[in-house]
Amino acid sequence: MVPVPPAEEGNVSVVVRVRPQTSREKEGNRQSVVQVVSDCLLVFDPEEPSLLGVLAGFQGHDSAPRHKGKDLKFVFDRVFGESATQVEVFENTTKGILEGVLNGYNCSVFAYGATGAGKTHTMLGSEKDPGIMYLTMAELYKKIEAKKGQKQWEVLISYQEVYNEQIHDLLEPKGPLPVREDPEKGVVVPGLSFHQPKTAEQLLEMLARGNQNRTQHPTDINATSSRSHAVFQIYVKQHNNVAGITQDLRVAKMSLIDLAGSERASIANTKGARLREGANINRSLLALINVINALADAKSKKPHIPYRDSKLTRLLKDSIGGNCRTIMIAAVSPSMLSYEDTYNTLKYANRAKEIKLLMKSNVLTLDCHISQYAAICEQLKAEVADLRGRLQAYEEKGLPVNPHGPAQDSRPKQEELVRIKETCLGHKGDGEMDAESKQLKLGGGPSCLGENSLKQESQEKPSYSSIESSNPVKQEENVGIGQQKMERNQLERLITAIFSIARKQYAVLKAAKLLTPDMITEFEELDLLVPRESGEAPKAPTAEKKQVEPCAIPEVALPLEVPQLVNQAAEHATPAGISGFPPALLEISPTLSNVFKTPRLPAKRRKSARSTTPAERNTPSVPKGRAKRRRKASVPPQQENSPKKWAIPAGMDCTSTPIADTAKSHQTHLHIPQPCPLTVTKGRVPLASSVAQNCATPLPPCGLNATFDLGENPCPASAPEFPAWESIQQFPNPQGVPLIPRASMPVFTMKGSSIPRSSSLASRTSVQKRRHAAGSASHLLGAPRSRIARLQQRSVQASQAVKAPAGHPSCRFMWK
Ligand SMILES: Nc1ncnc2c1ncn2[C@@H]1O[C@H](COP(=O)(O)OP(=O)(O)OP(=O)(O)O)[C@@H](O)[C@H]1O
Repeated sequence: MVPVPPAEEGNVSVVVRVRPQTSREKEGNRQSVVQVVSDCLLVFDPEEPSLLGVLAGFQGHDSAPRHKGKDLKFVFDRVFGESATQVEVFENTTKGILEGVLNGYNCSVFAYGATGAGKTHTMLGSEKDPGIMYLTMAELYKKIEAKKGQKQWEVLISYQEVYNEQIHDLLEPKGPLPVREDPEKGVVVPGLSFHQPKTAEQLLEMLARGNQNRTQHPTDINATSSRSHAVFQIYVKQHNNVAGITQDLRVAKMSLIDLAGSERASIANTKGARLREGANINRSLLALINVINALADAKSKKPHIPYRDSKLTRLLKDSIGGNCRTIMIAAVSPSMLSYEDTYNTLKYANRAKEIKLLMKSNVLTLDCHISQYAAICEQLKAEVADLRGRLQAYEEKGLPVNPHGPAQDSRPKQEELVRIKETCLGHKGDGEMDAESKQLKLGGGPSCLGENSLKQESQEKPSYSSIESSNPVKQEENVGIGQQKMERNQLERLITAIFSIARKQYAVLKAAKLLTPDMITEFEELDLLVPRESGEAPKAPTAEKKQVEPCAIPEVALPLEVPQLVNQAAEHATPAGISGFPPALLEISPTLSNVFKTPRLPAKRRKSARSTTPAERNTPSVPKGRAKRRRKASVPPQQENSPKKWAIPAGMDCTSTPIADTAKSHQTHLHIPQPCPLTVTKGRVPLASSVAQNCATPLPPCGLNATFDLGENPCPASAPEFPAWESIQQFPNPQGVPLIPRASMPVFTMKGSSIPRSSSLASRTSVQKRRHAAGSASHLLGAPRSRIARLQQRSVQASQAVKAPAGHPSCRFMWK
């Protein structure tokens, strides 16, 4: 189990980028209003001697006229001068937080500044000089590729804009989209499409396509002025390579935001539609500034932050401060013509430094639902029967069942040993056993019975023979005895390993109270046949034999949650949501998002659901209307003016998307128990506090003692809110078989919740109190299986970059 990293405190990082002056700005040979003093210090409107002042100084006059500037010194986390390159900016900002994203921390980077100050250049760049969005994704893929062996990764992206206080999907343009706050999921944009670029190259195409759809119009200040705020979001999900009873899942959201620039109508000379756009831009930016001020001022635990004042701030509610590592890039022009804008930007940037962060890694521990234990139980029963049969066969052949008993002549063939070993290893599935099986398989450890060791032994035999080559007869005898010994040792170790596994599995079943008397008897019989690992003699049958819980089976370390699961056999807790994640990301199985969903049944329906019998509740049924409501979010065909592919900058190593397929190799060797479609939460991750701290809406009622039903997702109505993984193109595995079952699966639903799912403040307050009282214990989960098919990997070839089509000097187009 991965240890949950402690919460990290910090502040919003603020960097300033000063762009070079344009030829128009250089015309008047005016003094620059920004002087970059060092990597962290800049002076706004520096006081400098004028030419006259310098001359006067030569003549010995003290009162030489000087430029009376504000001479304000600002210290930031980093200051980039006019000569700073895109890569330099990226490496000193976003690159540093990427590791955090891979560890489950939410991150956001947003560019703020006046119109024409260089925000889009920094965030998006051009095909020849790509900005942070591209460089970030290329680096992300590179990092994931490097870690692919350790985990399974999935990456989703979305790209949207806020234009004239309306949200539009830039990758699948359609009508304006609403923004909602969901108690469990945080900020959601129903209808927004999510995509899974397989390579950095594909991502570039998507970025270009999205930007093609972005609203831009020339103004007097900027010929390519962005008239909308663009929000590019990346979701990274990771989980263990090997499925088990307990799974650690980390999900992180990274938002890269290119804000529209504030502008003054008189200077930008805007009229009509442009004037209206400018007013909306200014309005939302003002709301953002108010949010920044309120966050920076926040001294109480629950300050009022005016997120609701604009669509932009509602959308970015979980992307600024709180549980989100945030970097603000303030873009400024050094020109005297932008004096006021630059001054204001620096002031707000300085203010943003005060915003506090308390970041927590979004680690979910997923536990199999109790009902899953029935399946496991069946598997184990079959396995025990199989093992018994094999032991019996050995007994019949005259082999010693007791590895510590007297040696017998007959010896099993080596192939048989390998076969048994594979059977034995192949039936291991949970996390604990996995390490053991790996050890065995890799040939490490004292009880190694792996192929390696067998092969090694067989390879070593000739050299053993060569030692005794002087006496051929003795040599044969020695070889025979040596082989016997070796095989006997192997057999002993094998049996010990088998019983170790059997005991563990028995203990799991015992803890889950799923043992039947037959199974107990079988286990006891096995246990009697083989001594402890310590080498004690086999136990004689005792009167206790028929007891339901034989004490002969040693207790093994069980997942913490097993006893809880057992205690809550007929109950389970409503999982809390993770603010800010698209359910798509959380939906590691069809049920996971359902688990996150709060049942929103109307009172009548809830009542009827409660009134059903347990048997009925256990029968999954397809929720009506679900199929209708689910969105198809396929990628539209490329437009005629297909966006050009950007050249990948020299030195950038673009790797293929590390969409996980690594588990395949494991699965070919290890039998992994059926992934658990049903999950319950484990109170490990204090998501509630992170959400609360993130100023998100209150969490649903979710106490340790909450009672649950096993039933079908009762909330089909909320399905369309979450363009889940399944809305993305499904990629078959190499066998052409979809890896993820798409069938409806039963999930836990809240039973008899006394607290309605309304947005009532009172309800929320009581919910929060209750959650608080329960300690930051119990939270959610889902099934450890993604609905996203594993993707094939593809390397990005920088050389494959396609030239831009004629007539498209840049990737920025007018939105239609
Ligand atoms: N660091 C830089 N180096 C070179 N050119 C730059 C730099 N920053 C900006 N520019 C150029 O300045 C012009 C305006 O930049 P950009 O479009 O990025 O401004 P903006 O802040 O996004 O403006 P708006 O808010 O109106 O969209 C562009 O032509 C861009 O190429």
